[in-house]
Amino acid sequence: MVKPPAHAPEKSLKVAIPVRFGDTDPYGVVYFASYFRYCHHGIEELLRHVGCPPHEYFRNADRGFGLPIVGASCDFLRPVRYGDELNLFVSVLRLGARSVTFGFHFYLQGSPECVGRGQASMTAIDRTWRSCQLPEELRNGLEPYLASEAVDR
Ligand SMILES: CC(C)(COP(=O)(O)OP(=O)(O)OC[C@H]1O[C@@H](n2cnc3c(N)ncnc32)[C@H](O)[C@@H]1OP(=O)(O)O)[C@@H](O)C(=O)NCCC(=O)NCCSC(=O)c1cc(O)c2ccccc2c1O
Repeated sequence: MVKPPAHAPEKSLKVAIPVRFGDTDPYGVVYFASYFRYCHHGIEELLRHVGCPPHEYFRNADRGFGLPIVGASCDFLRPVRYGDELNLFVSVLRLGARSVTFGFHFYLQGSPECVGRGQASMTAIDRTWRSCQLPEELRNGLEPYLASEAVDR
């Protein structure tokens, strides 16, 4: 964990996001859907960081569970442009019995001003697409990134 800017959660993972050609609208401003891609990239990086690499973890047929996104939102506070470099701070806002809600704060590199923020929730499902308990190793890995001490089991 690194020390985040003043109003980002204390317990977060910093992920560098270069704004690419193809992320923006015709005016060169980052398109809203791109932020959701960045958010999912942040989730993947956090999972990798806590020992659940998504390219293996999401495709583990033996374990038989999935983690679909069930809700997501973003606020876009300042325009960000092609060529900008963002720092994304990923945290855990809520760790439920069957779901986890991630928090996202975006900053331009070298600036303390938050340019965007959001959240997304993933629910654990079994092979029959019914919600089930979050896998223990995922819960244990994510707990240190929880913004508050509240954990539901
Ligand atoms: C997933 C569902 C089957 C859940 O339905 P259910 O009726 O069981 O939901 P409950 O109301 O009982 O809640 C269970 C659990 O989830 C939390 N929750 C539910 N809705 C929300 C919400 N909108 N926001 C936040 N949290 C929510 C609820 O609080 C409970 O948690 P607790 O911890 O409190 O117990 C059903 O919702 C469903 O089928 N939804 C459709 C999902 C979908 O199609 N999503 C589209 C995108 S899929 C996607 O993006 C995706 C991303 C990934 O990274 C994946 C990784 C790995 C596998 C798949 C992925 C994936 O598909």
